[in-house]
Amino acid sequence: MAKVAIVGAGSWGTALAQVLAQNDHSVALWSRRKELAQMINEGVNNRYLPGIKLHPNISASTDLAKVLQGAQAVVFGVPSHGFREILKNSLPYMRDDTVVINVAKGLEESSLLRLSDVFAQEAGAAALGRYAVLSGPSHAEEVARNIPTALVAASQNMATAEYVQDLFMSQDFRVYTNPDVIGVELGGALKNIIALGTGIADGLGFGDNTKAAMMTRGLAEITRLGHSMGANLLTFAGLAGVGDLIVTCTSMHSRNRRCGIEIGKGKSLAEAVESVQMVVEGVRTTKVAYQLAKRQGVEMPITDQTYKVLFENLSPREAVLNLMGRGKKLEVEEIVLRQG
Ligand SMILES: NC(=O)C1=CN([C@@H]2O[C@H](COP(=O)(O)OP(=O)(O)OC[C@H]3O[C@@H](n4cnc5c(N)ncnc54)[C@H](OP(=O)(O)O)[C@@H]3O)[C@@H](O)[C@H]2O)C=CC1
Ligand SMILES: O=C(CO)COP(=O)(O)O
Repeated sequence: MAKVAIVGAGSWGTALAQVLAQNDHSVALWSRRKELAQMINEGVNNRYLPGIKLHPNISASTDLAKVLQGAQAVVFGVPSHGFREILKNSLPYMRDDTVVINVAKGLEESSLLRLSDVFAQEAGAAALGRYAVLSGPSHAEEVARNIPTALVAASQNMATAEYVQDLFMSQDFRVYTNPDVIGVELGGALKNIIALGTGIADGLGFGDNTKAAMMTRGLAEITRLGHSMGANLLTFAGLAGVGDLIVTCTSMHSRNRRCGIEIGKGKSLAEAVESVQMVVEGVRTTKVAYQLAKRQGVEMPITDQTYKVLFENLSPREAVLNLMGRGKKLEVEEIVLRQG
């Protein structure tokens, strides 16, 4: 039995607390709001996971030092935009050998960095050996109901990835390992852009053909950017790549997809985000990926059009026309052709 701290008591932090508690670990959750911590201590998180009775091994507090004290592993479950600050605030209370598990799916907007790079800047590059990212197709609402789910834990240190695998693995929660941190981080972050895009197409009233086309060509551009940044191509054929793309683009649990649907139906970005009531990571990630694509010199047409709809008032219908009207292409990716 390990003592695990989870920083962030939203949907995902709370669902992962359930998984760990059911594995007999003692779990301390940090919430920035007193009323949420109190509700969790009463056995429910009705704000983020209504209807789920929380395991008695879970406690919550707004006192970060108290939550982190003696933790062998710390899970960061706050949205990407809050990661650097909460990490900085947490590091003084963490031991030098604490395993750090990030579950946020995003990139840092100001620096365009992956979150493991943010971690290395704040904790030192040597600490990356005890850092892992846990990602894959996993809606909190289903994990909290013990619906069978498979994920991937990636770390540059396989012993750390295997530690995370052992910590979380249960009959309902299967964890694979992967040394490709870059690919797993990018797969988890970039699929949210494609989910926004497929949501917009759904909101416009298009059909399954459109969705399949967006997902397939979306995966092509995710892979293209990932390859240019050093990821293993095969990671995008795995749980953090196509797996998460499928679940996010097809499920009504997805906040990114739901936000896209509202935009496709005519809401403004602000109105659509407001209607979701939870974090919509893909909005910021679209901005970051738009800039990364330019920096890396790779084509990301779906990201490009999604960016223009979100931030430049392009109408969703015109965006579709732009995508459909692009020049003729060979399907097989040039990255594969170049490699022979
Ligand atoms: N939900 C899911 O199914 C999954 C989510 N993820 C990822 O996990 C991360 C967290 O998402 P999720 O739990 O769903 O989000 P939610 O919107 O459900 O909850 C977000 C939580 O983070 C807190 N929070 C928001 N901003 C900050 C900040 N700047 N500093 C500290 N705390 C903050 C919120 O606090 P408050 O309540 O006070 O606003 C809330 O407790 C995201 O990156 C998401 O992509 C990954 C896999 C599955
Ligand atoms: O990452 C997720 C499922 O794997 C959750 O996606 P949303 O943030 O779109 O709800």
